[in-house]
Amino acid sequence: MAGAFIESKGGKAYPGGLTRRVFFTCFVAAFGGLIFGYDLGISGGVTSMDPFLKKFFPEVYEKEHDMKPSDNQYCKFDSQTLTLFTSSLYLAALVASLVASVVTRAFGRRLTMIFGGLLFLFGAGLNFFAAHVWMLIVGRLLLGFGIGCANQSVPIYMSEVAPYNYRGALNMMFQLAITIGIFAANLLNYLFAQYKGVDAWRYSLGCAAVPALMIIFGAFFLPESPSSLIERGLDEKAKTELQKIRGSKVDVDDEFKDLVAASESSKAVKHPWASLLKRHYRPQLTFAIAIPFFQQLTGMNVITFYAPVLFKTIGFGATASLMSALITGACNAVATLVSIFTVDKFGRRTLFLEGGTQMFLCQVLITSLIGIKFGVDGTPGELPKWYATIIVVGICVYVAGFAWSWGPLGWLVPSEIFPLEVRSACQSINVAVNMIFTFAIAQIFTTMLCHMKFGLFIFFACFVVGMSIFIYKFLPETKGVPIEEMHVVWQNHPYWRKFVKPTDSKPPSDEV
Ligand SMILES: OC[C@H]1O[C@](O)(CO)[C@@H](O)[C@@H]1O
Repeated sequence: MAGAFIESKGGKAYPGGLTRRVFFTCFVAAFGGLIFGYDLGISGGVTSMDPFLKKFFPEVYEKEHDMKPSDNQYCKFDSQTLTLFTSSLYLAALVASLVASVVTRAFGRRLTMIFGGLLFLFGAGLNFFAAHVWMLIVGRLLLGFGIGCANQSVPIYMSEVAPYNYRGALNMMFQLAITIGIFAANLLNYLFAQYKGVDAWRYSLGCAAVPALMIIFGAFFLPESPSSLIERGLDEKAKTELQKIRGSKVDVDDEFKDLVAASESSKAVKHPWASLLKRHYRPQLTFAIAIPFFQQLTGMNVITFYAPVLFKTIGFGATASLMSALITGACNAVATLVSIFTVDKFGRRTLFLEGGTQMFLCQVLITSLIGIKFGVDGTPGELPKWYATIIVVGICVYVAGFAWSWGPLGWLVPSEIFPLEVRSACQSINVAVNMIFTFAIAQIFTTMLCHMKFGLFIFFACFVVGMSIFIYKFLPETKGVPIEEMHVVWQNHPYWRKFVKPTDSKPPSDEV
């Protein structure tokens, strides 16, 4: 595949294909996604473990166990302290993502990854030895800081290193790693709960050290991205790196010149945050906010965080709940693979729209099934096996719809539409908005479930309709367009052409 030469929509084409070096570079960088995924997946299972609840949240444990079948089951786990355990991490990641923008610009993407991995390692250690709630929460905060750094640096790093015609597939390895992390967490929760008795939660939380070590060691061997080297004035080194990444026989002069030009004009922008408010960057700013907002409002994290709690709520036993979470976790990872193989062929818009339709239909199905069985008062009676199976299958098909659309595209699209001069700032906004809504959903889910009951899924279904219309009307196709040429896409779009004029292909300097 090396040496592939594909004409882009923007009119430019750079030689250089999927070399082994590019593949392994992106593969290692994707480890950053593992640490995020592990954390996303671990807390739901841990908070459904009785010994953990008894030790740290005895009031939730008592409430769950004092419940009579005639009580409202939707409110079984309604506790703000318990959800704070899950959500605190995302609050820390939010703060870290803002700081990390400065760090990635000044010290490069690679060092930011290593730093993030170290924080994550300390967090995992503190959680493993936790004897008090504060140790749990401080550990979660450290994990959050680590995740903020990784999520800031990894997606842009991957988009910068990848040849533009494979950018979609390679960048999506980040989301694939997230889903593998979630699945590994689900699996370990299940196994530890079976074999480690009262200390199962300790092992589950402590194993976060493994993905942390993987990214720390992996990042030591990663080359810095050529864009980042040029950004820091290391042009010679950048050219050598670009040559190595694209393959020794490839003529990289054209691409290198464009990277230098992009970096030169980006230096005219001294205040990327303030510049973002300029009319010229309206499409980027809009998508930096809308994409992560909508990604979270699909409702996916209700499943990621609370699948075991949700399954327990609707009458599954403890082991069956962890097992069902494992099944949905596996669907998530496998379906993400589908997007990797299709995104550069069918394009981003097709995946977004198909995934949205699929999620919507499943949400209506799940709402109806839970509503029919539980009514509004949440008293289930017997849940026949076939009925439970249909619910799990419905949830799996919903998860698959997310996994080949909003999941990976939520990282890919922002990382490829931000021009260099505002890339770090835009990515910070993207990660920060993602974390705000990840936090919000983690924090209020159990209360929402208690009050909105089965209507919870309809709430998210309404957003899925809104976001699909938004994509249809406003997102141009970015498949096969080099990042440096992306301005052409906006200039040709019926709506965004009002904001981005052909003369705007160079960034406006701060003085303008
Ligand atoms: O795979 C599901 C996971 O993917 C994310 O949306 C990140 O892209 C997480 O918020 C979610 O837990």
